[in-house]
Amino acid sequence: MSTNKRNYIFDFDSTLTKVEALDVLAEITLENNPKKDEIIQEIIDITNLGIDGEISFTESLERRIKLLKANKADLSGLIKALKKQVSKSIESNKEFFEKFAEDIYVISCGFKEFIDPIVKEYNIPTERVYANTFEFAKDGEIIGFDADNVLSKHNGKIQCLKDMNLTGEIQVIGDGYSDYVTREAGVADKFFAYTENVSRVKTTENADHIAPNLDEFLYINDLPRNISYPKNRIKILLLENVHSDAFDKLSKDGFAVETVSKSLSEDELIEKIKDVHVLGIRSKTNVTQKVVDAAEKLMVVSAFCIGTKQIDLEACKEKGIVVFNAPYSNTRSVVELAIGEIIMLMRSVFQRSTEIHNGQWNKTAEGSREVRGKKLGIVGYGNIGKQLSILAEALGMHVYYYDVEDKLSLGNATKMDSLSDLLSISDVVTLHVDDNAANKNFFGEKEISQMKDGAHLVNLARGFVVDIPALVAALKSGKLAGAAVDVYPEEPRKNGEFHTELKGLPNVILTPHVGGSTEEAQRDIADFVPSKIMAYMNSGNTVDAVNFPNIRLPRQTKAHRFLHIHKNVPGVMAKINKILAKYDLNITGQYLSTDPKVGYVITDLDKEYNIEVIEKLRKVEGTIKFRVLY
Ligand SMILES: NC(=O)c1ccc[n+]([C@@H]2O[C@H](COP(=O)([O-])OP(=O)(O)OC[C@H]3O[C@@H](n4cnc5c(N)ncnc54)[C@H](O)[C@@H]3O)[C@@H](O)[C@H]2O)c1
Ligand SMILES: O=C(O)CC[C@@H](O)C(=O)O
Repeated sequence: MSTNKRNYIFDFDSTLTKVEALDVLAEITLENNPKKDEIIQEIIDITNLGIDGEISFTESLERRIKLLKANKADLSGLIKALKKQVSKSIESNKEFFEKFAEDIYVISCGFKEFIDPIVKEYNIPTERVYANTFEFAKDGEIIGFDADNVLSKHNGKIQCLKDMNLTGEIQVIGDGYSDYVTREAGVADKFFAYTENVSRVKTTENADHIAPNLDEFLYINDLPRNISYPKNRIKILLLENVHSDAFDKLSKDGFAVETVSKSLSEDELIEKIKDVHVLGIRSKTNVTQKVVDAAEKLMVVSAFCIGTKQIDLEACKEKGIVVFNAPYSNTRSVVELAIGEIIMLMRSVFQRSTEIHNGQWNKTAEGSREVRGKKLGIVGYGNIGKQLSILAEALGMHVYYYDVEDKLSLGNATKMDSLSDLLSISDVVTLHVDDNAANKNFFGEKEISQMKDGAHLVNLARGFVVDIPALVAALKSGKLAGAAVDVYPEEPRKNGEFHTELKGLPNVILTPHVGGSTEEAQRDIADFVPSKIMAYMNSGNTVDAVNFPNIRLPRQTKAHRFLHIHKNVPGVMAKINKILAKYDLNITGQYLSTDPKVGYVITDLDKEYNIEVIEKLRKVEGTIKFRVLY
C-alpha cells in the first residue's frame, strides 16, 4: 500500500545532543578519581570502537558500565548537563518537533533514564523513545542493563526498527555505525549522516545525504525550519592565508568555508568564483569586472586588510555585492614598523649590520643620529598617520603633517598648508596616503627634490604612490640618506623570487608588504571582518560596507525579512510597496537606504504571508538581488 507518511528516526548521542551521554556521566562519577583522565579516555575509546563497529555493541556497553561506577543518584546531574548540550540546530528547530510530533522517534543504544527527560522537551514522549534501560543494585549502583532489549545487542537498531513495523518511508538520522546499517539492512529508506557534532568517515561514506545540521535535513525534505537557507550551503572562499580564526569563526557559525593560502589569478578566480557566496581576500587578489561577471552567487567580497583598490567596487555594487574591509585592525602594526624603521634609518643600523654580515667592522658615528628633536613629516594624516604622530612625539620628535583633507592636529603636531612646505623642513618623510588612483606616482622627482638633503623617506602606504626610478636616483646621488620601503608598484601573488630596482642600495630597508602582518593585526582582522560578513549574511546589516548604502537593522525577532537590492531609478520603491500592499502583508518595519546607484530596502513581516509575493518582488523591474531571511 502506498502512503505519503514519513517517519523520522533520530539517534540520541552526538546527534540530538552534542555529546556522548556516558562520557558525560563518567566526568561526573569519576570527578574525584585520581585516574579520571585515563579512565575517561578508555571509555571514549571503547565508545568509538562500538560506534565504528570494531567491537560488538554489547561488549562496548558492558565494558563502559564497569568503568563508570555510576549510581542512580548521578543521573540527575547527567540530565542537567545534557539539557545544556542539545545540538544547536536541534534547539533552534523546535517548530519541526512540534508540527511533526507524530512522525518522530528516537532509537538509541543509550538509556531511557536520561534520554526521556531530554527529548520530552522536544515533544517526543517515552512511547516513542526506543533505548536501553539500566539495571540497578539495591544501593542504586548501576550494575548492568536489560540484556533482553534488542538495543543492547549488535545491530540492535535494525531489529528494533523491524519490530516497530512502521508504515511509510523511514528516514534515519544519526552519526554512527548502528545508524547507517539500518539502511544497508533495508529497514530504513534513507540514511542522513548527521555531522553537526562529529563527522566519521565511515558514516558519511555510507550516507544518502550528509546533514551538517538539522537545517540541512529539513531543507532537503522541505520541512518547516527556523532558517530560510541552511548556512552550510553558503560557500565562503578565503584566499591569501587569512588568519585561521576567520575560518574557525565562520565555520562555527555554520558556513562552508574553504581556504587557499595564496591569491588567485583572474582566470583561476573566474573558475572558482562560480559557486562562491562570500569571497575573502587580502591585497594581492584582484576582483575585476570579469570576476564579478562570472560570480553568479557572490553576495559579499571582504578585504581582510585596509586597501580595497584591488576590488572593482562599482562593478560589485552594480551586481548587489557588498564589500567590507578592516579599516583599523592593522594600523597600530604599521605605526610600530614605521617608528622602528625611522630609528633604524637615522642610525644606519641596516648598513652597519650588512657590513658586519660581510665581515667588516665599521664602528662610526658618522651620519648616525638620534630621532629626538628631529622633524618628522607625515603625509596623509588618517588612521595610521595620526597614531604615528602621537608615538613619534612620545619619542621626542617634532611632528608636522600634510593632508589633502582638513585634519585636526593631535598632540602638538603642526599642520602644514602645502606638501612642499612639509618636505622642505622634514628630516624624515613618511607616506600614509590612501590607495586612491589619483595618488599614482604622487611622490616623484619633484617632491624628492623639495626634501632636505640627506633626509629619509619611508613608504608603508602603496607601491604605486612613489616613482621608484626617481627614488633610486635620489638614493644613488646621495640626495636622500636612506629609505624604508614595504610596498611596490608590482607585487607577486605568492612568496618566492622578487626583484626591485631598490635592491642592494645602502641604507635602504626593504620589506615584503608586511606593515600589517603581525599576529595581533591578523587576529583582529579575522575577528572584525567575519563579524561584518555574518551581520550581513545573517541579518542584512551593511554597517561599514565600503561600496554600499549603510543600514544598521534592528534584531530580527520572529519575523521574516525581505532584503531587496535594486537600481536606484524612479518608481522601484513604489512598485515594491504596491506589491506588499496587494498581498496585505503585516509589515512590522521597513528600512531604506540609497546611494546614487543602488537602493537597499529591508522589510520585516509577520510570519504568515502568501509566498507568491516573493516571486512578484523578484520580478520588480530594476531588482538586482532579492533574498528572504528568517
Ligand atoms: N604596508 C602595509 O602593510 C599597510 C597596512 C595598512 C595600511 N596600509 C596603507 O597605508 C595607507 C594609509 O592607511 P590609513 O588607514 O591611514 O588610511 P586613511 O584613509 O585613514 O588615511 C589616509 C589619509 O591620506 C589622506 N590623503 C590621501 N591622498 C593624499 C595626498 N595625495 N596627500 C595628502 N594626503 C592624502 C587622506 O585624506 C587621509 O586622511 C593606505 O594606503 C593603506 O592601504 C599599508
Ligand atoms: O595584508 C595585506 O595583504 C595588506 C595590508 C595593507 O596593505 C592593507 O591594505 O591593510
